[in-house]
Amino acid sequence: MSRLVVISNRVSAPTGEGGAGAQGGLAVALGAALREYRGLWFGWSGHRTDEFTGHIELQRAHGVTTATIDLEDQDVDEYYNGYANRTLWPLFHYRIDLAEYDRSFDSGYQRVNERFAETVTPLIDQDDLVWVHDYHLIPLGAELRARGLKNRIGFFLHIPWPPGRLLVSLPDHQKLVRSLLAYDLIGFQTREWLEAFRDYVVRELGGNLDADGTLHVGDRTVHVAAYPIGIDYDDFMEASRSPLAHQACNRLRESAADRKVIIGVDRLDYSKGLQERFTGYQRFLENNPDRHGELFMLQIAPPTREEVSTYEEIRDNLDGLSGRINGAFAEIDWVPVRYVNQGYDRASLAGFYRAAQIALITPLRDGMNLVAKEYVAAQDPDDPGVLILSRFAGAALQLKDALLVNPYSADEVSDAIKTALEMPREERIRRWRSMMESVRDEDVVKWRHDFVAALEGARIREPEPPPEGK
Ligand SMILES: O=P(O)(O)OC[C@H]1O[C@H](O[C@H]2O[C@H](CO)[C@@H](O)[C@H](O)[C@H]2O)[C@H](O)[C@@H](O)[C@@H]1O
Ligand SMILES: O=c1ccn([C@@H]2O[C@H](COP(=O)(O)OP(=O)(O)O)[C@@H](O)[C@H]2O)c(=O)[nH]1
Repeated sequence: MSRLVVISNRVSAPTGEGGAGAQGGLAVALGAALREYRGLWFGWSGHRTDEFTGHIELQRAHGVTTATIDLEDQDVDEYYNGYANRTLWPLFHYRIDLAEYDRSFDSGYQRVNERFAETVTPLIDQDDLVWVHDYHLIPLGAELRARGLKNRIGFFLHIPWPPGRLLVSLPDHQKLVRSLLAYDLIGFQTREWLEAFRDYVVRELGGNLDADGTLHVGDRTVHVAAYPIGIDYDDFMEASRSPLAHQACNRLRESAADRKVIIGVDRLDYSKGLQERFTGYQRFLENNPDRHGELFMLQIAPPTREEVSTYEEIRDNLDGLSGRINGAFAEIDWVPVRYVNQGYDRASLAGFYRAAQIALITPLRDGMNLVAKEYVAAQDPDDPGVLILSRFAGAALQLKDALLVNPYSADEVSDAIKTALEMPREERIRRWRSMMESVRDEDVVKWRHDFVAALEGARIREPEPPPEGK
């Protein structure tokens, strides 16, 4: 079996039981993916340095070797806060109103991708499979090829791929997409985004599509497919049986004092639809005065990407909105919203999910949303809770027995909360069983196996002929 070299912007040393809090789904999933392969995980340390040196910090923990580099201030500002999170993230989440275009972001993004390529190339052996992740590193494959790498290299996009009519608003969109053609395999979370990518390549780059889904553009052949990511099922189930999970579950139940709990767990990101969710809950409280005091909403929302101004704004807006809802509806012995800006480890989250009768997960657009799958996995089979899920999350394509809602519609969210509260136990069990089957069977192990098997099957590149005249 070839060694797996995983490259992503965010690297998080696997922590063993429970997992560290608030690191996002990519880090959680890749930690799990690498444990089996005992591979190498390369990326940014998350730290800044005065001057980029290319020094690699190596660490071994729980069977995974991580290799990280520090980046300069300018790199972080232009590449991570800039092109990745001010330009690509909003654009790929269909928010062209929030996307910022700045030439310095563009050059910083390219520079950091070159730095990644330069630093990681000496760590890669001839037989390694190389797997690059996410929108931070789209040009990395081309940079690795430029340094002579002939290995099979795959790319997986964790976020949506936007429709062509939105993508063309990106200056130099063709250059960015062409750089993806250096990979042998490109994976997306869902068929919708796979199709949007293929359409773009056919229309804008004159590509041809084979019946088996292979794309040909000029002399390049690229395999493209959808591989929906899942949770680390076995690990999560173990965490959910741990003393930490039991303590967390009891703590929430005791403090709820027989009230029903509606839970949401999301990074504090505008793509997660938190403002719209709060408004939907507010609509429910307005429409159902008889239910006040019977339930409350617990929103766990650890801050993220705090140096990007849109993220500061959403924090201010939510502080205001949660305060207004509580101001309008609270009574001396009841507060309708518990809004918590801190992250928790996965075992504690598992306990909170179990204590909650409803999960309200309503992103406006989301690559997958692993929290939705974790909520399902944490339920009591004899008395499961109800998942209310946005139809615009990748997870909605698998979790069809959730109550699927349009997150922009406060009325739909409000109605779904009412339906969930009134749902008979038999129906909750039937829906939960069907969702649990998908969560268990389409887990992170299957995701990794399917992607790696397809990458292994991709053609090895022939050595390039020597330049003419030599
Ligand atoms: O690394 P950050 O900037 O702190 O952000 C955290 C991660 O957010 C995004 O996660 C995505 O990947 C999940 C797993 O595939 C998926 O379920 C979710 O829908 C996506 O939003 C981002 O794509 C990652 O690169 C970040 O690490
Ligand atoms: O306080 C928190 C909040 C979230 N998470 C984890 O972060 C991941 C979030 O992944 P998801 O795909 O839902 O969204 P992302 O943040 O990657 O966009 C899930 O595994 C959560 O359990 C966590 O460990 N602690």
